[in-house]
Formats: sequence, C-alpha cells, structure tokens
Amino acid sequence: QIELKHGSHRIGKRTDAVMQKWRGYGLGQFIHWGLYAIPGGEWNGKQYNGAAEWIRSWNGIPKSTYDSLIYKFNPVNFNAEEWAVTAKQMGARYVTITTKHHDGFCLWPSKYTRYTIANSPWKKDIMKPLVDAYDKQGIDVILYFSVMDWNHPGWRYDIKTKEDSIAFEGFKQFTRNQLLELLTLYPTAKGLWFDGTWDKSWIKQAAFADELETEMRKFRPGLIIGSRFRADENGKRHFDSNGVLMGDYEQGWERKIPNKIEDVHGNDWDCVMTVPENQWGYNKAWKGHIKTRNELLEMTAKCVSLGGNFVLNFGPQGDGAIRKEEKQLAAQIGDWMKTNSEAIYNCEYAGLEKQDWGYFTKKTGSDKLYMIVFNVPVSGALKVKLPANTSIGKSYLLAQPAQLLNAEEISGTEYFIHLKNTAAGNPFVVVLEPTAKK
Ligand SMILES: C[C@@H]1N[C@@H](C#Cc2ccccc2)[C@H](O)[C@@H]1O
Repeated sequence: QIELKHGSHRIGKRTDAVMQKWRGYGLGQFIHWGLYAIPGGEWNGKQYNGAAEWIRSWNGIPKSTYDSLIYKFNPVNFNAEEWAVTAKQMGARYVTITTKHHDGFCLWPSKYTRYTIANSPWKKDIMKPLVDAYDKQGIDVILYFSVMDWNHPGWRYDIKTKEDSIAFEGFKQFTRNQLLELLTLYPTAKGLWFDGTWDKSWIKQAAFADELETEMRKFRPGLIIGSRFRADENGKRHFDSNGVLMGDYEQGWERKIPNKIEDVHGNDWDCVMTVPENQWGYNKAWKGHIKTRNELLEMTAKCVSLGGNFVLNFGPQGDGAIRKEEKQLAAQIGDWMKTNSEAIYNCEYAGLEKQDWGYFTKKTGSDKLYMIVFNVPVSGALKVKLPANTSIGKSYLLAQPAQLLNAEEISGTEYFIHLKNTAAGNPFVVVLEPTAKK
C-alpha cells in the first residue's frame, strides 16, 4: 500500500441514489458538436483522414485560420427539442454533451473567454436549450469538458520553463472558473465527463485537480465524475498507484468494450462509441466501416451484461441538423428497445457463464434473468448453466410472455431452452424466472 495524498478517495462503488440511477441507465447518447462540424473533415476541398473534431491539430491548420470558423457558426437548423426527442426515441436514458472540445470553443456564453457562442453569428447559449430539452424528455444530462484547450494562451503540453509555469497557473484558474460557471448555469446536470487530461502539464497538477474535484463535489452534491479527470501524485491516471479507481466510474472504455467481467475490476463503467470507426464530430464523408443497428445492439447488450452502460455518439452537422444516417440508427435501435428495454434498463451482470448464443443480464434487485440472443444455434436449443441450487421456474420470449418455452434439464445445473422458431433475424430476449431447486 503506497501512501497517497491525491489518489482515490473511495474504495468500491458509490451507493447513493444518483449513482444507482446512473448504473441502471443501460443506454446513453453522446453529442459531439462545435466549430469542427463546419469543415466536417474537409479542408480546402480535400477530405482529411483523421477524426473530424481533431482537424485543427492533425491537419496543421494555423490557429487564426481555424479560430475564424467562429464567424461561420450559425446553426440555423439547430433544434434542441428534435435532438432530445431523437434520443428519447432511441431509448437513451442519459446524454453527454460537449460544452467545450479540445479546440476551446465554448457552446455556452462563458465569461472567461471570448471564444464562445456569444461571439458567433448565432450569439445565443446552446447549452441551456439543450439541457432544458433533454430534462423535459427525462434524459439526464452529463456535461463533457475538455481540460486541454488549444485556444487558451495559457495551455501547455508540458511545463518546462518559468514562463510555462506562470502561464499554466493562469490556465488552471481559467479551468476552475469555467467548471464552476457550468455547474452554476446548468444545475440539473448530473455529472461532468472530462477529456483531454493526458498531457504532462495536467498530469503534474495532482494536488490542484484533487482539490478542484473536491470543490466541485461540494458545490454540487451527488455530482458524477469519472476516472479520467485527474492523476495521482505519481502521475497515475484512471487507477491510482495502489490500483484503486479514481472517480466514480471507469472512463477508459473509449471505442472499446471489455471482454469479460474480470476486465472491469468490480467498478462502474461506461463505453463511449462512434458509429464510424473513429469520427466523433460530424464528417461529411460517412466513410469506412459504419456500425449497423445489430452491431450496436450487440454492443449495448454486451456492455449491460458486464455491468456497464453503452453510450452512442452523434455528430450533428454544422447547421445544427442531425444527419439522416444517425436519425435512422436512433429509430432502428429505439424500435428494438421498445420491445426489449426491460433486459437493458436497471439490469446488471448476471454472474452466469457466457454462452455462444449471446448475453445474460439480470434485473437489479430481482432474480429475473434475460437472455439477449444474437446467434440462434441450428439446434434451436440455448444452453444455460445455473448455480447448483437453482432451477428454471418459467421461460418465455419477452415479446410473447404467454408462450412458455420448454426448459429441458440436461444435468444438475445445465439446461437447454428450446426455441419454437429458429429463424435467424432480429436479436430477441428470452426471460428466465429461476426458482430454488426443490
Ligand atoms: C471522447 C473522445 N475523446 C477524444 C480523443 C482523443 C484522442 C485521440 C488520439 C489520441 C489521444 C486522444 C475524441 O476527440 C472524443 O472527444
């Protein structure tokens, strides 16, 4: 055990109601929107190969040239209600929205910089109508905030000189001011999703970041902050020098999903995922492998089966409209969720051996089990292994509860659930109501 002043301040999961609600969300929406949506992955008429929201950095655009995009930000088709209804129809229970991405452009009229929506042709606050619209749909809001801020003169990748140190002190106060400003302006926000915290300059701020996290939690009791915000005094991120999770949930699952329960170390976590391979901001070219509805449903089921949430990213266009492909996916996912969300919402890891046909989830606070089936075996028989003292009381399709399925006991703990219809097609859910063995 290494003595730490700025490591994790809690062992084990948070048990309060706010975090218990977070744990049961199952499915969320991520929104990446900002100036980068205007070029949309193109510059001087040429597609560039990186992530659309990194075009300023990876495409080597001069600061003043990129910054002048602010004068073009006038999203005439922005409709907060429409975004929130799209998320509602998809079945999202929470949304994470970029308030400020790495380029430093603020979607709210911050007092601490001119590089905000207030100085764009749009002028008006974007965050307030969004927070209100999602609140109205009963979807909890998490505010994404990039600590790394390429626009601010005080930002440094590392602190090497006295000048760096003086500049970065100013930047640290700017960061604190903006975070307290966001918590003040949008008091219904349930959490902060931090990004851009990997550079040495920030990693060296263990004490400052620890104090700031404590201050934010005092300012907004119940605030949810993930493992990506700060490092401990040895520079350890996500997990401190004793291997204990920093923050309230693991934020490392970006565009990747754990494979087995051991990978999540008994922590809360969510996976944030793009529809294309690696585009968070709007990219005009809907290119490379675009994940299908079934792929995204399987990712959702896999995340919930391993005790996490799945957060799907949307990158609205520069004019504020959500692209049609994303709207279609939201509707297709929502269609499936209409029938099957009982196996996703307020569900957790079932503690059963994974089988080839798909994923188990278990209703929190109940013994009810769900089998989310993606791969129907040619035998039509779905294998289930239960704990020794448990048998299957009832089994049926969630979509047709009246039609009981035959659960054949193969051995003391193994059963086959025999499907009546083995036609492949849509993923479906079988419900198991276990009972104690007589
Ligand atoms: C949630 C996602 N994190 C951001 C990133 C990144 C990144 C990309 C390359 C190397 C290191 C970090 C993406 O721009 C998006 O906001």
